[in-house]
Formats: sequence, structure tokens, C-alpha cells
Amino acid sequence: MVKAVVCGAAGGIGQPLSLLLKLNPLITELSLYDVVNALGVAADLSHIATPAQVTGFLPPDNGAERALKGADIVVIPAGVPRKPGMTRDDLFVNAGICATLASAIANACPKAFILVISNPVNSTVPVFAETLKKAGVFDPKRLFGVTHLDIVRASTFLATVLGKPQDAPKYKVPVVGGHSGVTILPLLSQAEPKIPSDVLGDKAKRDALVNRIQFGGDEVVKAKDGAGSATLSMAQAGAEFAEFVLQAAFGGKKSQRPVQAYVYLGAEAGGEAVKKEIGADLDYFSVNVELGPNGIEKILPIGQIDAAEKELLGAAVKELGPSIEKGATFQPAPPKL
Ligand SMILES: NC(=O)C1=CN([C@@H]2O[C@H](COP(=O)(O)OP(=O)(O)OC[C@H]3O[C@@H](n4cnc5c(N)ncnc54)[C@H](O)[C@@H]3O)[C@@H](O)[C@H]2O)C=CC1
Ligand SMILES: O=C([O-])CC(=O)C(=O)O
Repeated sequence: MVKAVVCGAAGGIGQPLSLLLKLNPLITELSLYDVVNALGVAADLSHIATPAQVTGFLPPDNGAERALKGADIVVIPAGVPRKPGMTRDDLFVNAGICATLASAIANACPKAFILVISNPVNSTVPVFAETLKKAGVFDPKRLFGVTHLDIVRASTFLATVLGKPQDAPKYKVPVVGGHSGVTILPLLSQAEPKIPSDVLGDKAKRDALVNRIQFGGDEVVKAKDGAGSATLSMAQAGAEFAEFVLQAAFGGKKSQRPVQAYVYLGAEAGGEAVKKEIGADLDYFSVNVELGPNGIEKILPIGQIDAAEKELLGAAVKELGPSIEKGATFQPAPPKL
């Protein structure tokens, strides 16, 4: 029996993500929470003939906590998306929503795996961590900033550059760091299969590929022209990431444990080694981890990076530090009396 909850379930990401979770055979109960239209989305999905029983919840009568009660996994795409001209940092208005949802999780399902999609991820994950710490229920191995869309994009864009777009699923590119512009650090030198030297050694081609991975989100924001940011690709990436966590924790004997995934995590999850590797005292960073029944079980080394990547790492660290600080020191407004 696995209960999954989507917070922000009626939104652009929330709806297709809820659909994909409804199709996941490991999930037996699916609760959909939103401040609008959650009942409609739940009614619609509930007609699909899969095991998960779907219920919608709105805010009245402590709806968030009723939705979250006893959850095993909570996926959070709640909050405002970007419009053209905005950076992800301009979405820091979402910090208040994240703090509220973190408090509800602390009360209703303190042991759940928490998957944070709401931007700016570089700051909202520290907001979640600090709120859970204040409530005395923080388990750093169960809190994940979802950067998996960067991994998905890197495979797609690399395959395209190599003239083999249909082979996208075969290409694996580590992407570490954060989830915003230059904090997104693709490690092309470690891609598998190896990138041919006529691309990796060609500075213009390599820079263009790195730039496309770092600013892939902007491509969608621009194309949607005011109607939001990536929703469908994010829903797919979010469902895929949720599947990694579910397989590792609830996959039973069939699961190919340990499951590996890139996660934006807090140093308290075991990131001291990461700090040493990157040579910076950052409390959050996305790296490859092994997932197991209790969440993050092992942090895998970033490994050898080349000179071009060292330069990118410097830029990533410079921008990540203040974003982390902003989230970690966020003070939610006191509730209105
Ligand atoms: N981590 C990542 O890679 C990505 C993150 N995002 C982020 O995901 C977030 C959601 O994006 P979209 O779905 O496109 O936005 P959207 O506006 O379509 O949907 C957001 C949903 O959140 C709901 N919501 C607002 N306040 C809430 C609260 N207090 N509790 C529960 N639900 C609440 C809204 O009613 C709405 O249905 C944005 O912050 C966006 O930047 C988007 C793409 C990729
Ligand atoms: O670009 C945005 O604002 C949404 C996002 O995080 C992404 O698509 O990677």
C-alpha cells in the first residue's frame, strides 16, 4: 500500500503529473491537493481503471493535512511559474507556499519522501528543510530537490547535437549543481556514450550545448509567451523521478536496487564529501545518489571534471551560495489573526 500526494495538483504540471502517478502500479492511494479545482481533477482521474484510488482536497477544514495524512511520498509542483523576462529567483514568492506545505507535511506525514518541484528549487529546498527542522521532523535523506528535468534535457539535447535525436534515451549526461541558469552544471566530459572529440573539443559547439542545457527552461518560457513554463516535460521528469524513489523504497524484490538518481540535497544528507569535492562550503548541491528504502543511502562522487567544467563550477558556486542563504533564512509571515 503506497499513498502518494500531489500538492498543486490542478496546475500545469500538477494535472499531467497526477495522471502519470495514477498510471503507476506501485501507488494504491493518490491524494490531490490544490487551492483550486482539485476535486474536478480528482473526479476526472478517478475514472481511469488503475489500482490507485483518487481523492481531491481543497483548503477548507484543514484540507492540506487531510490530503497528506499518512502519505509515503509527496510531490510538490505548487506555486507560480515564470513569464518571459523573469528569472527563477523572481519566483521566491513561492517560499511562503513551500513553508506552509512543509508545516502541513510535518504534522500529517513527517516520514514521507518529499519531492520539491516548486521554483526556485535552489532556495525552496532550504525553505522546506528549515521548516521541517523547526518542527523537529527533518530527515535530510527524505528531502529531494527535483532537478531531473535537467538530466532529461541533457540526454535530448546531446542526442540532437550528435545527429541522433531518436537515440536520446541512450545518452546519459551527469548534471550537478543547482536548478537555475549557470548553477546547472552539465558534465559533458563524463557523458556516456563518450562525446566524440569533434564536438567535445570544439569550444563553440561545446559552449552551445552547455548553454542549451543550462537555459532549456527559458526556451519553453519564451515559446509559451506568457502562458507559463515547462509543464509536460516536467510532469514526465517528475513522474520518472518519483518512480526512482518508489522503486527504491517499495519496489520489493523486483526493484533493481540500488536505484541511482541526481538529486538536489542538503549537506546533512551526507554532503560533506561533496563540499570537499567542489571545494566550496555549500549546504545544498545536486549530485548522483543511491536511493534505498530510507531515501538517500549513498552519495556518489562527482569524479574527474575537466578545465572547462572547473570554470563552470566556479560560476555555479558563486550563484548558488546566495540562493541557498535566501531560502535558509526565509521567515514566513505570521498567520493572519
Ligand atoms: N523543478 C523543475 O525542474 C521545474 C519547476 N517548475 C516550477 O513548478 C511550479 C509550478 O509550475 P506550473 O504547474 O507550471 O504552475 P501553475 O500555475 O500552472 O500551477 C501551480 C498550481 O499550484 C497551485 N497552488 C498555489 N498555491 C498553492 C498552495 N498554497 N497549496 C497548493 N497548491 C497551490 C495553484 O492553484 C496551481 O494550480 C512553478 O514554481 C514552476 O517554476 C516548473 C518546471 C520545472
Ligand atoms: O524555466 C522555468 O521557469 C521552469 C523550470 O524550472 C524549467 O523548465 O527547468
